[in-house]
Amino acid sequence: DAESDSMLRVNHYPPRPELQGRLLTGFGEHTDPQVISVLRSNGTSGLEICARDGSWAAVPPDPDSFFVNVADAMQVLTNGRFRSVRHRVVVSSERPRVSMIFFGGPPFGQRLAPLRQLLGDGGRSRYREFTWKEYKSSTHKGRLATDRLCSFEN
Ligand SMILES: O=C(O)CCC(=O)C(=O)O
Ligand SMILES: [Fe+2]
Repeated sequence: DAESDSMLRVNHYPPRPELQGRLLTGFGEHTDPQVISVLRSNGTSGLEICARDGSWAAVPPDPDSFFVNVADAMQVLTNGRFRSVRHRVVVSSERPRVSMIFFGGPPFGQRLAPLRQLLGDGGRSRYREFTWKEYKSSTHKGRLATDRLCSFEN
């Protein structure tokens, strides 16, 4: 759809041999704002996802697979049933990492709210209705790591 705010991003993390086991963040922790992210990378590790207990789990690198990530707007549409995954990238001391991510986003004027079918009987909507434009501008205000969805909760 020509109106959609989807995009493709290519990231390159050159190796840093001087690290010697120290942790260097290449992409700070965040959740992706859009609906869904589809990532493809080379065979270098680095991507980590945050588990419910706050620990970081490495995503095994696999150049033949796509890594599909639930993003913020999907969390809203499913009324929190699918959770937007917090993730980050740490830099390797030995090998370059290259990743390519497609972010599927709605048109700017699109109104977003939990889908009625997913509220269940008498279920309440966790999020108020807002436009994608409104949400996108909130991502430009706070820090990368901010949990932006809380300000859209009912
Ligand atoms: O480079 C990666 O593996 C992930 C980068 C990322 O999370 C992003 O571009 O939103
Ligand atoms: Fe991301």
